Amino acid sequence: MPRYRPEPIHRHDSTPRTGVLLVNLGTPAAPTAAALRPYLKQFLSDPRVVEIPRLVWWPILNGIILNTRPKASAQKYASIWTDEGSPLLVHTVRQTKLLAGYLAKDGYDGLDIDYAMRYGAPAIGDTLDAMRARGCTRILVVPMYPQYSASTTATVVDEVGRSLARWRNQPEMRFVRNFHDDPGYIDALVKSVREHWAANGEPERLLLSFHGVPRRSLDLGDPYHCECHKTGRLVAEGLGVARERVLVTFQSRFGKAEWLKPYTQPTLEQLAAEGVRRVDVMCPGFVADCLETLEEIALECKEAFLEKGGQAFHYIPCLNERDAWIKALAALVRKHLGNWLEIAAPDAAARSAALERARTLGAGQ
Ligand SMILES: C=CC1=C(C)c2cc3[nH]c(cc4nc(cc5[nH]c(cc1n2)c(C)c5CCC(=O)O)C(CCC(=O)O)=C4C)c(C)c3C=C
Ligand SMILES: [Fe+2]
Ligand SMILES: [Fe+2]
Repeated sequence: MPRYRPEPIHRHDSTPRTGVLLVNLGTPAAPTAAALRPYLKQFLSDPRVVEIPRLVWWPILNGIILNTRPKASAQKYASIWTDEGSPLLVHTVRQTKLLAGYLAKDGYDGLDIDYAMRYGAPAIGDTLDAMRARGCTRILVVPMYPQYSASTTATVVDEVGRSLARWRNQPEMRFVRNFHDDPGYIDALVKSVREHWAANGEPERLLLSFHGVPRRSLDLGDPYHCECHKTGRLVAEGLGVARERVLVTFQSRFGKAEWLKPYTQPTLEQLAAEGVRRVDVMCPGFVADCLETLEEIALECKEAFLEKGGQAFHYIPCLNERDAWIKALAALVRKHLGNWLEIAAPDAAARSAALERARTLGAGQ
């Protein structure tokens, strides 16, 4: 029997309020071993992330990994930490504010836009509670992962479900599943590369490096691999460059099992050994720069490429606060809100304009 949280407000005349919840992965509270330990424990205890039987995984996690990795990871985090905090959190907060500003400018100032993290803080359950207290009765959840994967997107949906299991009066829910081929997202990526090339010239190869997952998840039906490749193809087509100049690779392997191939760092080393002088690397699977892009790619992989004889390595930042991306995110949110926009718009004129925009949004897709 679930124990329900008490309902905060007794209302007879409540107007339904529509909320949008952006969810990203999460990050430690500080770049220290003490802060890394609970973060990694929560993250690596998630059976959606590590699909090894608990009886086998538990002693490895608690006996080995949580005694060694917090210190090693903390050092890496320290190299990318900013005055404002962890880049992933800083970008997520800014994206939320910019999105709210964009939607308000468009007439949707009645929407309640917030963010949460799957691991660490602010927790999904706490943020949903706060949205409930503000009167949200309809919530669209946007996992900030363009490519669907069980280890990221599905675990957000699971956690939302676990949180709502404690509610008596549940909201109406919608979820964005993926946006790997969304024209606005692809266009923002293409624009970012074009801008970089206009300022710095073009490389011999462009690597699109995505976070890896165990190879086994592909064999078991996870669409992640195919969605990464579709994003890669659409970016290459958008750039109008020969297909062989754009490579899709996978980074951040964890443990000894085989992960999706080709692996990013060995590919860079091989390219250097073959005489490729300049590569550019972009990480389209991350919408915000984080440890995996700023440390692993822009520092570690750069060093590896240059050590093997490469001459120039350019890291093209994530979409972060880029205008084209926030615009695309606003369009994506409006598309998924669909008929909910009717009650999100503040007055009758704005409401009919909102509905008209909602009708024409998905046109041609
Ligand atoms: C153990 C298995 C892991 C899987 C599977 C996995 C999938 C996965 N992760 C991201 C996005 C991010 N991961 C980040 C950090 C990170 N990832 C793992 C492990 C797995 N990820 C660990 C242990 C860590 C923590 C750092 C470390 O100790 O190495 C981050 C960065 C967070 C930050 O604070 O900056 C992101 C983002 C995706 C998209 C994905 C599958 C598609
Ligand atoms: Fe990860
Ligand atoms: Fe595939």
